[in-house]
Amino acid sequence: MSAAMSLSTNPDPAGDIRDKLIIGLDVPSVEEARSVVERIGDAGTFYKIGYQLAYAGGFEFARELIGQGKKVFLDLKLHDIGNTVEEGVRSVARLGATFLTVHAYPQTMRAAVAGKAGTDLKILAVTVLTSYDDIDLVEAGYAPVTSAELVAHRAAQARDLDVDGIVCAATEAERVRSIVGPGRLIVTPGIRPAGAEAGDQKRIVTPAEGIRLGADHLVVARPIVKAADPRAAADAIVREIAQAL
Ligand SMILES: O=c1ccn([C@@H]2O[C@H](COP(=O)(O)O)[C@@H](O)[C@H]2O)c(=O)[nH]1
Repeated sequence: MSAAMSLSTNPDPAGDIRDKLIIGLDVPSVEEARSVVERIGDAGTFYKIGYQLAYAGGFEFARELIGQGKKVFLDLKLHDIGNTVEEGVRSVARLGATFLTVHAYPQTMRAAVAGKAGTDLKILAVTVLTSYDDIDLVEAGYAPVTSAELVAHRAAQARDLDVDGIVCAATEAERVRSIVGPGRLIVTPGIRPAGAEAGDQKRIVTPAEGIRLGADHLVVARPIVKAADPRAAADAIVREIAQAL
């Protein structure tokens, strides 16, 4: 039975498929986040909390979501001296989140791996933000390097430091998979359903392309949380994922 067929015929075969879609709760308050989650209902199983919500009560809301059986990705993109990162990760691990991001700098990744030891938290290393292109990297002070090369370099370092997964654009997912192998996660923001506005994202693909290129999870925020019908938007992406598997 194809994944697409099983999605439409079995009451909850889609649990695993739905987990492939991580919905970014980029909204200004817990009240709005709660309302979005309620509207999406069982179409959403995995939610991401980033800066906007985290600093507006998002940690408490993360506990609420986990209590409802949802998975939570804390997209905090930590980057500091090693001791601070290690202790910060130790605190985050107590919340019961599934994923936490750190920037893919070796000291930071090493500290994060030490901080989550003995817990179920998975650390994801953010390689090159999907809003960056090669010109942005030069502006940020990097010697001319393509985003694809820098992603590959950082993915290899993340693998060597035993980080659980990589955040990159899906355009780099095939190369990253060849570097990190099958045992590590590839999580890709910069996903836009056909016809959706790119906004500030520069390295984008559609949900189907993201899955075909080898992403384990797709991160989508604005195309869902700003949609007139967030549940329909999430469902359409899950269907597209199922068809691409
Ligand atoms: O490289 C990265 C790392 C993280 N993000 C985050 O993902 C979502 C994407 O939001 P959209 O509205 O779907 O563009 C957002 O929360 C980012 O902080 C990323 O885009 N790129």
